[in-house]
Amino acid sequence: MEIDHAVRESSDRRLQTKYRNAVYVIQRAFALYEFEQVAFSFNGGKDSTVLLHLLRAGYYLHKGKPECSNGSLSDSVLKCPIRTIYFESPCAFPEINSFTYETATVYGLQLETIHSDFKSGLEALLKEKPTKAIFLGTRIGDPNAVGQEQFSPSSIGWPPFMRVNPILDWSYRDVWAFILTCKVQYCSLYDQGYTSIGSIYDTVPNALLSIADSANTKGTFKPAYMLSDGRLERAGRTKMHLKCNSTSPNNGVISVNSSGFFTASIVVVGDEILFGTAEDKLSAALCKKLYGIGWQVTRVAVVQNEIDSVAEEVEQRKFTNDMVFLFGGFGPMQSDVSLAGVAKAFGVRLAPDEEFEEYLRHLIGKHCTGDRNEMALFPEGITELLQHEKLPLPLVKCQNVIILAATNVCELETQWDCLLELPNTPLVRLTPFMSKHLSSMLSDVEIAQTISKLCLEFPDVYIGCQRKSRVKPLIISFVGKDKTRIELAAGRLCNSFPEGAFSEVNCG
Ligand SMILES: Cc1cc2nc3c(=O)[nH]c(=O)nc-3n(C[C@H](O)[C@H](O)[C@H](O)COP(=O)(O)O)c2cc1C
Ligand SMILES: Nc1ncnc2c1ncn2[C@@H]1O[C@H](COP(=O)(O)OP(=O)(O)OP(=O)(O)O)[C@@H](O)[C@H]1O
Ligand SMILES: [Mg+2]
Repeated sequence: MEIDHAVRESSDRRLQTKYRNAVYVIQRAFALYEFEQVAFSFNGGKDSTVLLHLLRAGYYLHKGKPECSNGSLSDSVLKCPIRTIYFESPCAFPEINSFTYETATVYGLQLETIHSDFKSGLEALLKEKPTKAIFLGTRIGDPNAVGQEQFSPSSIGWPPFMRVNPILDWSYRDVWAFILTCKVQYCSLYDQGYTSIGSIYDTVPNALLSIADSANTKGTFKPAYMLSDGRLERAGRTKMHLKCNSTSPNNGVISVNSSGFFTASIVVVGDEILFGTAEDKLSAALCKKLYGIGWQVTRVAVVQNEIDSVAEEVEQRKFTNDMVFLFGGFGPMQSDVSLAGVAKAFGVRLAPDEEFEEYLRHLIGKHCTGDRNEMALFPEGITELLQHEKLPLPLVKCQNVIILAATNVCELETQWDCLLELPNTPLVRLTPFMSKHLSSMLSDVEIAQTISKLCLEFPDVYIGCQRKSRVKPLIISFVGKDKTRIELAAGRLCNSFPEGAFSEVNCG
């Protein structure tokens, strides 16, 4: 059969292994379930296109059809009459729709088009026709792949069936190696710079494939297979849905909270800081940066270099904050527990990233010891590596947790600038905060009641007092996003006391 033949004839050992394993999974599924009780979830995307051809190969190997000597079967095109479900949506790209229909015809797929959402569509499907297993083109790294294996029962709350994921462990590069080696047709959008395709509303060509040429006024892009770092395949999927009343920021989707700003927390991993032998200057610098783009920092925590301490803190903060920033404990040392802590917080394991491992081997060559580079282990299925030309190594992002590798303020500044420049930066710039500071020689007791009242009256303005020393003046700060409200609150305070009791100061 032409697919089997092409892979075997290629010199790509890695592709051959991935292919053999995937076809093995498919053949076991065909042996386990009746052919009429399995379905293929096909949507014309690259991953499901790969799966289609693997299914064709698996089906014919399963059926044991005789091959001709030239490696092709006697049929002109090898058909695979598998039940195929396509959730058709009005938000799909027309190119995806037409490719799905054309491909189904070419390969004799028994197409069943569903017009409702996944869950209710599957409920209706299972009622209508017994369906024990569904093949999916899910790959590790897809947001919904977390915790899945090659055979994974559907989740609780979903109708019961087995999800079969033959290409779960395939990388972006493996997918394109297969498509190009086997010379199979794929949706034309991939030739226009799209690297992962969702709906027309959330997908654009991947900016990393943009052809940097002053004459390129039409904004043309290189084809998807030219993307050198597969971890950035979803860079064209706009992730920042600014959703009010979103339930949780857990999928890396940021929601504007009721007060109209994003919140962040900072976790510093460092026994040295807790011993008092080192000082934490990084979180102070990061607070300033976040404040500068209108984000509110709600907590800074210093935890021990210990997996459980990191996991506990991250687990709580990732729910309560839009973003969590982590410093320290990142590297090859035994005390570098940050990634393990993050993995534990998300309930996933640390898994090797083959592409990154290869990249590191290239970068640090002979210094890399052992079979497996510890620096290439990442929380499985939730890790995105944020690359920037100014960074020697990418920053690690696990859903809404970013691990910053800075060891001093200067490095932090570089990393921060790179984060802001990313095409899909998670750091949305909001209306910046403004502040006004008043100085007074009044005592805390004299001023306390008025301040309490003002806090109730101006919940949208932060009003706080501090002193540099007991004998120095009291500084009252008003911080918020609405200048008029800040002025009003400050004016109200001044008017409550004799003239001249306050003077404005600059607190840089
Ligand atoms: C055939 C099929 C089965 C699915 N089964 C499950 C499931 O068991 N549990 C679940 O949480 N999501 C399930 N999903 C939904 C997917 O996890 C995911 O939300 C969907 O593919 C959309 O991915 P996207 O948000 O990246 O576009 C299923 C989807 C399909 C097409
Ligand atoms: N609308 C749909 N109809 C049927 N199956 C779908 C649909 N959307 C997703 N799937 C299934 O989920 C799998 C994963 O979707 P995903 O979008 O990650 O991959 P893809 O569409 O094949 O490729 P790409 O990542 O380039 O978009 C698909 O391979 C397919 O099996
Ligand atoms: Mg897709």
